[in-house]
Amino acid sequence: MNEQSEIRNLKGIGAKTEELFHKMGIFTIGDLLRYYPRGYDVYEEPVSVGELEEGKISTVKGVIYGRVQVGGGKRMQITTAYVKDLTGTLKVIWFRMPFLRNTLKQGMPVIIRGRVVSKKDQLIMEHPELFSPPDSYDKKCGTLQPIYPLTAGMTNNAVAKAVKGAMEYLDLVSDDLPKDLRLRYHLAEYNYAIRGIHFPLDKAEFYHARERLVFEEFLVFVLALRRTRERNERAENGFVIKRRSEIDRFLANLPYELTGAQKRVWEQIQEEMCGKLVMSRLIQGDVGSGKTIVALLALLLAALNGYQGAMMAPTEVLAKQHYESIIEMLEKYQIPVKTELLTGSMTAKEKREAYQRIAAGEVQIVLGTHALIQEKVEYQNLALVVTDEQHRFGVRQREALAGKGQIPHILVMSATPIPRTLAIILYGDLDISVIDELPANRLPIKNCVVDTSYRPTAYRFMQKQVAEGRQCYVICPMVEESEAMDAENVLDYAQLLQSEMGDKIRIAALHGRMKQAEKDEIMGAFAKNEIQVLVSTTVIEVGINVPNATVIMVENAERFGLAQLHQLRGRVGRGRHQSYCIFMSGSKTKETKKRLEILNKSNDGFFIANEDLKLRGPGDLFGIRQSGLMDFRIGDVFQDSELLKKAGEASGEILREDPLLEGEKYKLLGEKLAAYISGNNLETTL
Ligand SMILES: Nc1ncnc2c1ncn2[C@@H]1O[C@H](COP(=O)(O)OP(=O)(O)OP(=O)(O)O)[C@@H](O)[C@H]1O
Repeated sequence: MNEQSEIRNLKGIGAKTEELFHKMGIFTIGDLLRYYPRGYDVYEEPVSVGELEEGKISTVKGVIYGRVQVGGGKRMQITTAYVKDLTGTLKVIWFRMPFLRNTLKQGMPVIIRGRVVSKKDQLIMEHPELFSPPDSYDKKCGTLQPIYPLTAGMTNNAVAKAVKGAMEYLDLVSDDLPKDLRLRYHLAEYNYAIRGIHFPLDKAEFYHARERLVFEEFLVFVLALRRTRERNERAENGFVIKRRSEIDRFLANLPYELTGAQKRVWEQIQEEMCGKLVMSRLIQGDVGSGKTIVALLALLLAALNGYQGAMMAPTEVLAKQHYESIIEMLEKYQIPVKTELLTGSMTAKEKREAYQRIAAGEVQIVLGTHALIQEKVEYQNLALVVTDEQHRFGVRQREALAGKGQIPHILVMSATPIPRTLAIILYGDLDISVIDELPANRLPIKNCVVDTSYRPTAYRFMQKQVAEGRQCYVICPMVEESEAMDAENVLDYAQLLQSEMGDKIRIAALHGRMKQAEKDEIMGAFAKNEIQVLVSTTVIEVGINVPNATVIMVENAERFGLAQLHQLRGRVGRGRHQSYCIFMSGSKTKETKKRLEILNKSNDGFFIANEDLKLRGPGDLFGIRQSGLMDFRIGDVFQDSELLKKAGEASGEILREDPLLEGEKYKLLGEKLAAYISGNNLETTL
């Protein structure tokens, strides 16, 4: 058995469990070992009753005070007790455990651990774990129990057990990182790291384990990036592109003037597209800073010079949005450029016809999703590709895109607020332009952080905005009800909201599991203000632009990372109307308050990312991952920025020593890199 062996070979994994694991993307023992917990249950040192906070899971040491009572109905018997220490008395309840009445005696010392809730202004601990005698807690104190992401039907215990089973084969796995590298960067050995990430004995072990795994993840990423860049030595610009007066006329006719930052970046792009070498450029700018218009100008420039340009969006909804806005502009300003939309959900016939028009050069600007770069698409003379940071291109892809023609210019757009030092590592293959200025007509978004009791007020507020002709978003964290997380359900929510707001306001639900056509229809209707309130999961997070929307209300805001909340907020405040963001928090802990307060205070993405980091400190990794940026499995570009820098440094050393990673020392790492490049389809993700 080895890492490639299928999980069915493990003890206790039958056909049904196997199927569930497959659903979770786990096929082999290696997959299981790298299925890292999403968090840990920490058995903390007990605190005193006076220190308890609502919403938190805490441990308290005290004595049973008074009589223990059993009440409630037959089906749900509730046992109530009081635990007292020097600082106060805490009410404790257990469900369906009437026998506790006989165990818990007045004056008995206990330790209890559970969630503290507030009912009628009184703190209550619900259904805690009981440790009696108290020293039975000692064994658990300080340990961390893994919490895995699950799918319906799978339990945390089942995953933990399977991982334990898989770990028996760990010692057979050799370490990809050579010893001297590990020593130089103080990294744990692979076996230790895997054990420590799943079942750490204490926090120190967890940190050490995690550090090693994050470092390796970043290292492989940076190596892959460098490999791409080497193969991508700046090619000659094979296109003859000249500045065009139509564009100046177009700009003069726009209802707004470009900001200074937009002008500067547009100038850089023009210079490069007209210059000697092929462009590989990143436009980095905060949400709503106006990156799209700059990209459109570049596409126009290519088109007006007789070439084709393509713009690839991460979702169909977004591709369609770009398509429609560009068509509108071209028609309005009578620019003789033809466009095409190409997405995965088109019928075979529609696609075939689109391919023909593209190959014949009948269209100059093509907008779409990944379908744009499928093999079957042949461009007549593609000179520019605009894409987002999730879909950066490798050389092979550029070559494929170019067909027999020239290597196209590449423009990548990113709203991720990372500092320059990190951007240079993460986007090592690109030159960077920054749009660091928001359009002048913008009124800063007004924010508020409120608890759920504010909901009716928020609804009234949204009704008022709708009455004034505006539109609103409501964001819920997930689609399906899950036992583990008491999340608001988008569909139920929309229904409830409809009954709250009355029939005159049109409300629709949008979530990731809908069919594409359905999503398009809803987004289309929302863009036309045929729908006034959109209840959605985070599918709307990226790039949706409906400037008439002025309110976004985020339910369970505490469950999102700050960067994600900032992106969500960026859906409003995109036009001239005053906009509002309501962060509704289901938790009253001090930490949540502090975190959300950062967003409340500032609308600046860079500032938020920095403050968040300061608040949590790079060591605090039990919280929400701040960003799913670039799909790292465990690393977090923000929190682990130091490790990212180290990985950048190490990659340089390694490549100087053995550029092709062929020698014995780096052979395993080389294999891992090759697997990463092909498996992750790096050519499309870089
Ligand atoms: N200079 C400007 N002045 C006024 N409005 C502008 C300006 N530039 C762009 N806009 C408008 O601002 C809105 C947001 O612009 P755009 O969609 O380009 O932002 P973005 O940077 O791509 O944002 P995101 O990262 O959220 O996708 C659009 O409605 C656009 O028409």
